[in-house]
Amino acid sequence: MIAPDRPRRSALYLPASNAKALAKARSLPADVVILDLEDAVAPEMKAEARAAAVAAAREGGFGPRELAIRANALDTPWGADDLAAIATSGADAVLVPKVSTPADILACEAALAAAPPGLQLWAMIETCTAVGQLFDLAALAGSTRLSLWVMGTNDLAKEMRAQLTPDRAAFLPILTQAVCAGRAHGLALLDGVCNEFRDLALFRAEAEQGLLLGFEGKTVIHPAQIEPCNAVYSPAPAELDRARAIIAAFAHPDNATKGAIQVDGKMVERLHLEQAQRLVAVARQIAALG
Ligand SMILES: CC(C)(COP(=O)(O)OP(=O)(O)OC[C@H]1O[C@@H](n2cnc3c(N)ncnc32)[C@H](O)[C@@H]1OP(=O)(O)O)[C@@H](O)C(=O)NCCC(=O)NCCSC(=O)C[C@H](O)C(=O)O
Ligand SMILES: [Mg+2]
Repeated sequence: MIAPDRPRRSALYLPASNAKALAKARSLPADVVILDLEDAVAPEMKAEARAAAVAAAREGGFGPRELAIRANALDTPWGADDLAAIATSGADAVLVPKVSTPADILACEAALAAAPPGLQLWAMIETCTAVGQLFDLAALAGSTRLSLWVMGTNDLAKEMRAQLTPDRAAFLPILTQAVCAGRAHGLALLDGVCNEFRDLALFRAEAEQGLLLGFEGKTVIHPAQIEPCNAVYSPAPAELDRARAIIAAFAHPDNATKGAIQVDGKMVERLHLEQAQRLVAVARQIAALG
């Protein structure tokens, strides 16, 4: 069985220019913290935000949380300086926005040439051009630092001139395509944000939709969204019971040579055994977070 990635149920964005939010993020229960230098930071605050993000990464104190810094795109006045600063910051990942073509990924890869090998490259999928090249973009996972995609549904809505409705109807084909392309090349996948941060019922429904579509977590913008996000993206007790029953059934000597058996009246095959093993491993990793 391939070990699952580390848990990334919730990934909290915050403007790196917001010192209060930055201090708070160190103790919030998000699996990932993303210090934003892009859309949440005004142009006149870009340099200050970059310095604050790098200082925070160097200082640490994020515990088990994975730390990413979202740069400005390379074709902006700030992108090159952002990547140069993040490369040596000690952050776990750099998240690049508005990636459209494989050449964009390769340009980021080149800009990070001097970074430690452990620095991951994460990319936002949020342009119409990127949607047309999902499999070509994902294929770079094997030969570059690219390891994760984040869906940018706000920018997609803007470019498409589509509406972000509660059912996200306009985006479902794109989200599904992105999951297929990402999975085909071993990428981790995080769903987009829900802007209505006071409406936790809507948030929960959107998170559940993302889980059903195949994402392993969701990006969030407010502390109130973290707990429901973690709850939705954690294996439920009933799911775990069934997974353990499937593992036990295939471990029984009577089933050693069988490909398909029944567990509690439902057919299961060895592909379901792999799914069950993965689910149990995910639950173990979540428990280890404490
Ligand atoms: C949306 C917000 C501007 C709302 O902030 P605020 O009005 O301060 O909310 P509250 O008063 O309810 O805040 C309560 C306390 O929580 C802290 N807080 C709020 N948000 C965060 C956060 N994200 N991280 C850490 N802490 C946070 C407040 O400071 C309050 O603290 P205290 O006073 O001690 O109680 C704000 O939530 C916000 O800025 N959110 C993040 C915005 C952001 O980063 N946006 C960029 C990423 S989203 C994106 O770009 C999507 C993508 O690219 C796309 O295209 O879709
Ligand atoms: Mg965006």
